[in-house]
Amino acid sequence: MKKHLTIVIKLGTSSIVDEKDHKPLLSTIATIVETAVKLREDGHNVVICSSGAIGIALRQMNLKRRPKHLPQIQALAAIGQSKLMALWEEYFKHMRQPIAQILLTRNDIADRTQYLNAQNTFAELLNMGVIPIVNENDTLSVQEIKFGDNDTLSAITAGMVQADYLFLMTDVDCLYDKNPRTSPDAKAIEVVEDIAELAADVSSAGSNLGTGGMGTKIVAARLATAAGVTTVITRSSKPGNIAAIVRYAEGQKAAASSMENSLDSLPPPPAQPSASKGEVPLRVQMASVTINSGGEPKLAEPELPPLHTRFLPSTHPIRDRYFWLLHGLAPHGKIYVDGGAYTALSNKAGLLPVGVVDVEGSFNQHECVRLFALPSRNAPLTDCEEVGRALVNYSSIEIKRIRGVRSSQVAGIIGYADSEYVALRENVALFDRILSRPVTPMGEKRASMIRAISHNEP
Ligand SMILES: N[C@@H](CCC(=O)OP(=O)(O)O)C(=O)O
Repeated sequence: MKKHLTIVIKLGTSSIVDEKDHKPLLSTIATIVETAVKLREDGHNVVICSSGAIGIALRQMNLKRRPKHLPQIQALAAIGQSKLMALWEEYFKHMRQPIAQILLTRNDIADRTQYLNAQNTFAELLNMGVIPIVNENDTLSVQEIKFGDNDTLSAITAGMVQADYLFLMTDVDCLYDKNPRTSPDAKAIEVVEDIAELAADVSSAGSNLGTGGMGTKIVAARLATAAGVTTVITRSSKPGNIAAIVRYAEGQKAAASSMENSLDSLPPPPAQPSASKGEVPLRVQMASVTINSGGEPKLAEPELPPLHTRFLPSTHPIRDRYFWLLHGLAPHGKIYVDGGAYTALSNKAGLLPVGVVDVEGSFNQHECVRLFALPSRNAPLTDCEEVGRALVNYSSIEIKRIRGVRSSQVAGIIGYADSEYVALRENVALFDRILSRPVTPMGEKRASMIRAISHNEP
């Protein structure tokens, strides 16, 4: 196994406290601690993204359910966060494993320098052998600066620390192609190669305590895999599975690359009518490879891993500044660009006013804006797809006035010209072309291909 993997483990509220009486789930927490320490001993970096502050405070304050009123939620987060950390500290201290608390809001990473500071702090903690425990700084975060749920926060954290794995621990083993309770032929989805094809049925999502559910997990998986992070959904009550899944997945990677190398050195196989390289059946990809005495590679029966769904990382990961532009910043309005501008952006040019077709919403200079591309010259704006994000040099009011004109005309129209570009090339990031669809809020669900099964489901 590759040394020094970085593994982010995300635990939702329902993994930290009991849904009904809000008592801490000590055995789960203890097993996570043992697992994290074992991973550290094996030379890996571990980051834990832990929800539960509000859940723990509910018990402390004798409240039956999570309030709806924001100041109350924020007060509960302030009460519960120190208790949550005390709980982690209590267990980790028996293992002599140092931990650190990192509380984030979107505002903390909206400025590039602050984002880099946060990244450096993570790197330093991991260098020191510390396990950072991350949560959203709920006490300070209002709607506009919220990550929204800890699944998203964990995916952004995984991107920030350039993790190898993100484990989204939940109350189900994995995703299924149908509801196994009503469809006995439902099959577990072991590997998701192209997450752009997935859309979650959110009706099964979420516990009574947390904000996330299966929908936010798929959004998070999309975000993390785009950043090159293998993302795993598995059951939180069996944290011991994490190490086994990592071992298995690393074994699969090694087998796949050894098979590729071996096949490269073999004469080409006879043509097969239906299987091209990209269409290798799933099971074949998952099998491990052995070399027999004749020196030829052959497939061996794979050792079965614990049940889980593994989302494979993008082969063109979006990292560093582009990752920050796409996922660190909260976007404001929308800019619609024509086909020519989109092609130019794809070739890493900046966005000129002449390529802007329309502007929606209100934003200021230097804010992050969603970019939409027109599929054809006269296509309605409603047909446009979000293609990326940009930090803009002009406000929405100004861009409305200079859209479609040459850069040389800008000063004449708005009285000044800070830049010939609406957005500089280094301030434009496009979503992975392979996963061309952006991370969409799960409210806007498309065809429901995957039904996630939750214990909360009737
Ligand atoms: N930050 C909040 C948790 C946010 C939340 O509900 O997350 P999750 O339980 O993962 O859906 C807390 O610590 O209570």
